[in-house]
Amino acid sequence: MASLSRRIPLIVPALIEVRNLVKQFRGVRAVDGASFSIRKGTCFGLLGPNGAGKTTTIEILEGITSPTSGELFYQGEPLGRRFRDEAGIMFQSTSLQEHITVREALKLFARLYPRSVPLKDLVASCSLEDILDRDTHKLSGGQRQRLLLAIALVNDPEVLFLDEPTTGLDPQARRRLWDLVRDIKQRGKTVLLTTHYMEEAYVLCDEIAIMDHGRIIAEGSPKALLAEHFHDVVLDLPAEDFHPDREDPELTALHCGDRVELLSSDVNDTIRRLIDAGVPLGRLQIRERTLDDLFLELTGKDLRK
Ligand SMILES: Nc1ncnc2c1ncn2[C@@H]1O[C@H](COP(=O)(O)OP(=O)(O)OP(=O)(O)O)[C@@H](O)[C@H]1O
Repeated sequence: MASLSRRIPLIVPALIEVRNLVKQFRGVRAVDGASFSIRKGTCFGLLGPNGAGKTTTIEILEGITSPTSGELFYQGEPLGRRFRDEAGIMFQSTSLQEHITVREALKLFARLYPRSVPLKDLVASCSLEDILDRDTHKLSGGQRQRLLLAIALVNDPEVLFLDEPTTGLDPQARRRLWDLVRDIKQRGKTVLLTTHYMEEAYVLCDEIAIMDHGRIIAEGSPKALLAEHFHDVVLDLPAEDFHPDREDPELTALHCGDRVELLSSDVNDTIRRLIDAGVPLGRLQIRERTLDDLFLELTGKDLRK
């Protein structure tokens, strides 16, 4: 009996469920029947090219925009007041009052809620110790984002919205914010993330949904989506090294700037063919397919550009 119960998959009910969401602006159907669900304690990434409908979808969830039609549920009930009380939002840009310190800003936002996280916990969870008495207008990009994250966490939300939280940050500040988001997730919080960085989605998200033209065109864990869509790897060479001295239809290369990429579902065979064609392999790199590749394949758009 015990072994039977171990085999039954653990079904975690959706914390947030969106069904057939539509938003029609004058002349533009920004969201066109989007459906997805977010499980409690997970990080869910909503990805898509510019104009796909991500912001509109999120603004509907946040209660900033009303939907034209569709259903939204939070903990199995129509999404309403309770959800708004239990959600925290890290906006891309929040205007902070001039000439106040980080400490004062946090106290100011804490006063807006009936219950708030003790200041020292907030400071520790967002690594703000060293900048507590600094003017909020004299922060670096990473420090500012950590403050905005702390502000989003001030009411101890169950669900946290992160709208492109690391846009414009240097790699070190970006990684630091990723660590904070991981800690938040470990505390059982649910995170809804939008990002243009596929690596960020891969690192942080348990599930992603790719949106295009207002619809969800793929949904699943990053690893499962990659396994479902790709059965090959990429062989990458400097273009100046790739001059095969014989015709081989199996060695069709895609030119990407000063490099060429060959897709291969049998690396040993491809390498053998490259050697036979006299191609030097000293600078060969082999990589697995990434979410960038998936994004390009599904939407026809390259986020790196
Ligand atoms: N208030 C509005 N009135 C009319 N059209 C709008 C409005 N808001 C958004 N749109 C349009 O709806 C579509 C979806 O926009 P949305 O901002 O949701 O996309 P997005 O995926 O968030 O894009 P981005 O990554 O560029 O922020 C776009 O064509 C946009 O121009």
